[in-house]
Amino acid sequence: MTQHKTRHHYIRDVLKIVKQRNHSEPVFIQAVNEVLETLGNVVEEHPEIEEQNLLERLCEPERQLIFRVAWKDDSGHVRVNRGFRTEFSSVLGPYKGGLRFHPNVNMGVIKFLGFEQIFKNSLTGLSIGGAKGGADFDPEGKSEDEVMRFCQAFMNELFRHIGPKKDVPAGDMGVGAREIGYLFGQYKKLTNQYEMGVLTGKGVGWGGSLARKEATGYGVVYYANEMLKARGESLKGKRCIVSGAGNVALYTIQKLQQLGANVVACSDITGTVVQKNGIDWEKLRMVSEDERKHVNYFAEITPDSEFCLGGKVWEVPCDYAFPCATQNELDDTDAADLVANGCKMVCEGANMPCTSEALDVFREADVLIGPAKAANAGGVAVSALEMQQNAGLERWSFEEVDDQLQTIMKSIFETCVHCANKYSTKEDYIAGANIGGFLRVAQAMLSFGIV
Ligand SMILES: NC(=O)C1=CN([C@@H]2O[C@H](COP(=O)(O)OP(=O)(O)OC[C@H]3O[C@@H](n4cnc5c(N)ncnc54)[C@H](O)[C@@H]3O)[C@@H](O)[C@H]2O)C=CC1
Ligand SMILES: O=C(O)CCC(=O)C(=O)O
Repeated sequence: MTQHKTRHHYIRDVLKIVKQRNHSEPVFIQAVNEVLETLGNVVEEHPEIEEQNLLERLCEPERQLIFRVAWKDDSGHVRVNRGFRTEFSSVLGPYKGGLRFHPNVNMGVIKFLGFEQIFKNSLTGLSIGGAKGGADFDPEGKSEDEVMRFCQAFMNELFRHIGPKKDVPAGDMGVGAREIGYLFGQYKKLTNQYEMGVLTGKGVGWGGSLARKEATGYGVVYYANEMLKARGESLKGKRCIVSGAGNVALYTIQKLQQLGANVVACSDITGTVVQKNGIDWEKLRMVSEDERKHVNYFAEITPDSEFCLGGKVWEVPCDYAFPCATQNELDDTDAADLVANGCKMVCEGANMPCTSEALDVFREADVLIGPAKAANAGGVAVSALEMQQNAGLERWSFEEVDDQLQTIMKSIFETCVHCANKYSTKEDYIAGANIGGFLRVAQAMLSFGIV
C-alpha cells in the first residue's frame, strides 16, 4: 500500500459499484482504480464532486456499441468478428480516440482505453471528448485484400455513429494509415460526402496531418525530457530500452536518438533484439513499416545484433525504459529487474503498460514515472490539430505541427507538476496527470448539470 490509496469513503463506494457492475472486465477495473485512488484530496477539497456524484457518472460510458462484422477471407469462407465503440465522455468535445484491431480486444479492453482517453484528451487542453473502439480481428498474416474487406465491413456499421462533430476515430494497435484509408474510403462511399474530419491519422495526401505518424513517440520523448530537465538530468548518452517495434516504439526510438540517447534494445511479439551500439533505426523502420515484419527478421539482417526468442526487453540493463507495446506488459518482476539494473526512469508510451504492482515497485525505488495519460497524449493532440486543419481546409508544415506538439507536451507536464505538488507529492506525475485531466472534465460536468 502507498500513500496514494483511497482516502475518502465516497471513492471507496464508487469503486465498489464499478467492480460490481463490471466484474468481468479486470483491465477496466484496474484503470478506474488507478485514477480514483489518486483523487482523495480533490474530492475532499470539492464536496460538489460527491454531491453531484461525478465519479460514478464518469465511470459509466455515455454510450457503448457492439456490432457484428461479417466478411469473406481469401479462400471464400465467411468470417465473423465483433466490433466495438465506447463513446465514454463528450463533455469536452466530440468523442475522440483510436480503433484497435487485435485478437484480445473485448469490451473491457475498449472500456479501459476509452476511460483513460477522457483524462488524456482533457490534459491536451483541446476540445476532444474520450472514446475508443476496435475489433477482435487479428491483422497478423492477413492479406491486403482481407484487411480491406474487413475495414469495409467494420465501417458498414460504424459509419452511422461517427462524424466530425460527433465521434472521430483514429488508429491504435493494428490500425495505421493503411486501415484508416480503407475505413475512410468506405465512409465516403456510404455517405456520399467527403468529410475529411471524420477520421484522423489519414494519409498526408488526402487530409492527414504532417507529423501525426510521429506524434505519439515524439511526444513521449518530449515528456520524458521535461521530467529529466526538472531533475537537472538529460537523455544525452543514456542507455535506453523500448518495448514494441510498432508506430509508437519506432518514433520514440527515433526521437531518443535525435536527442543523443543510445537505444540499445527493442522488442515485439517475436522477442527482443539488442544492438549495443544503438538500434539501426532506418532498418527497423523499413522492416516494421514497409515490410510489416518483426524484430526476429531485423536481427537476421543485422549482423551486430543479438536476438532473444520470446525474451523480455526489461532484462536488458538501461538508464531509462520506455514501454511502448501494450497493457500490463511490465509486471512487478520486470520492475524489480529494471530497478536492480539501475533504471532511473520509466516513461509510458503504451496505454497502462505497467501493472499496479510494478508501479508500486517503481515508487518504492524512487524511479521517475511518466504516466501514459500524459506522456502518450501527443498522438491524440496532433489528431486534434488534424481536425483543426481539416475544418479550416488548411495544411500546416511538419515544423509547425511539431512546434505545437512540443508546446502541448510542455504544458501537460506543467499541469502534472502543479497538480502533483498541490494534491499529492513532488514528482508524483501519475496523480498529477489524473488530477489535471479530471479537474477540467469535472468543471464541465458541473456546468452542464445532470445529463
Ligand atoms: N498509435 C498511436 O497513436 C497511439 C498508441 N498508443 C498506445 O501505444 C501502444 C502501441 O500502439 P502502436 O504502436 O500504435 O501499435 P502497433 O500495432 O503499431 O505496434 C504494437 C507493437 O507492440 C508489439 N507487441 C504487442 N504485444 C506485445 C507484447 N506483449 N510484448 C512485446 N511486444 C508486443 C507488436 O508486435 C508491435 O510491434 C498501445 O498501447 C496503444 O494503445 C497510445 C497513444 C497513441
Ligand atoms: O489519435 C487519436 O484520436 C487517438 C490516439 C489513441 O488511440 C490514444 O491516444 O490512445
